[in-house]
Amino acid sequence: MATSLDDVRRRIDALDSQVVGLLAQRERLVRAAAAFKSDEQGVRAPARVEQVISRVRALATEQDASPEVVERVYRAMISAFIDLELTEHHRTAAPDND
Ligand SMILES: C=C(O[C@@H]1C=C(C(=O)O)C=C[C@H]1O)C(=O)O
Repeated sequence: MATSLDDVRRRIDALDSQVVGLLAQRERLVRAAAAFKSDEQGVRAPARVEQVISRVRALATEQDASPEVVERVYRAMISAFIDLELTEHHRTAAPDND
């Protein structure tokens, strides 16, 4: 049980250290995914995005989190990762590809 705002914020800071560590691992995998894709539509993979969203919404419900908040966080995160992956894809793709 949190006893003060400072206490709550210390706990949030501790969790953020873990969250950023997990984001770093996720980023490496997203960069790796770019190598298997041949075009921009493949990078965006909208069907896969919807699959991820529906899975994390279900996980949120199981873990007593708000599915709406989790969905919004994931959509924002995936959008940023798609931008990163597009940059990675353009960097590594053949010049006539795309
Ligand atoms: C990592 C991928 O590429 C993109 C990023 C995704 C993600 O961050 O989960 C999901 C689909 C794609 O928009 C993938 O296709 O799996």
